[in-house]
Amino acid sequence: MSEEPLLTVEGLTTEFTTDNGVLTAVDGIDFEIERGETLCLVGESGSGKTVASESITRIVPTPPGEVTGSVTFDGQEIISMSESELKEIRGGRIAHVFQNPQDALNHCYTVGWQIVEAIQTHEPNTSKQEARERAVGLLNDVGVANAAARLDDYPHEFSGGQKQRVMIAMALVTNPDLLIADEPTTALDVTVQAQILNLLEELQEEYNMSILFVTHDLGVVAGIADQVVVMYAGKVMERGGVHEIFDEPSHPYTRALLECLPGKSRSAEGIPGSLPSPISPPDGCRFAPRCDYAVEECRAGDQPPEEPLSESHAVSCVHYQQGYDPAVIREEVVQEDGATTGGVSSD
Ligand SMILES: Nc1ncnc2c1ncn2[C@@H]1O[C@H](COP(=O)(O)OP(=O)(O)OP(=O)(O)O)[C@@H](O)[C@H]1O
Ligand code: NI
Repeated sequence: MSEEPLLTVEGLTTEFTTDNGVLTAVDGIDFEIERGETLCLVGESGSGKTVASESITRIVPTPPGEVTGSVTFDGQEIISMSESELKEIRGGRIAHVFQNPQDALNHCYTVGWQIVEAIQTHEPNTSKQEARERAVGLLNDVGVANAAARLDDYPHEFSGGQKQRVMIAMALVTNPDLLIADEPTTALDVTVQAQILNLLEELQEEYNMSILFVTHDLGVVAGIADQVVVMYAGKVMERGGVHEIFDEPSHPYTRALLECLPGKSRSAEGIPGSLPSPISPPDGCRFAPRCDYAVEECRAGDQPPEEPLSESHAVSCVHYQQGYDPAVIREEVVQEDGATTGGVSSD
């Protein structure tokens, strides 16, 4: 028997009114997150990943932002909720972790004070002593050594990685069903980044959470995702299970992103060209102006409908429609031993 997804996002659209016109940062995207799963939103800077993730709990600045579409969380439609109803869920059953822990921690108070405050805000009947004990437990869970003693330290006495651990501990105070983590490791060095990703995976099991993980780094996606949604210029280009995305990348944009990974053909220069203006995006596929495979049909109408490749894999690209041949994109790579693969060439 299949359970309902924890989160269902349909037609999510976020528009900002700017001096230059209406800027559509997220343009009608859909995705679902199953219980206990990690979904990664990935795409270049400016694709709309942060706005999409913040639109779920409506923490985008409004005005100028306007969020429309439907977000169903555990059976409840939350987009149309009043601010006070949504507040119960936000920072409760849905928790956020952001890129820069120093911005989110108050440097005037000890870390323990801040966790205790978060616990008592969530559960006002908890005594200070109980809250302190829970805070120690949480710091232990997130791998802060010597937790009891560190409670009375100030944020500046923690390293960047430890601060992010503290932020994760604060997010866990409410035992959330969904953790939304926006580039939580981008500010950290590579070793610490890997430790935090491991920690999130451990905590996911322990706390039985779903995770929406936002990153521009496909390398990180490979380590943590179950499902992947590839975004470009406010639209979904491709979606699939993590193996489908890495083993059978199908949209030229996904393939170009993979070629930018370290050691691949475009690792030095990135994808040539830049994102279109979100105020006046091009007709057709948003990626067509930068796509090596674009034909006339790619430049007309709307973003192509998603063509299913498997039950979980779909691609928004003209070349997968009837009457076209996707082989132009997925040219087979002949390996030295004569075997062929549909993967991305690494030369
Ligand atoms: N408050 C705002 N007002 C107007 N435009 C905004 C606002 N916030 C974001 N945008 C615009 O929305 C688009 C998407 O931005 P977003 O921050 O979601 O991108 P991103 O994919 O998260 O990029 P990055 O990897 O750099 O974090 C960008 O064009 C950005 O300039
Ligand atoms: Ni972002």
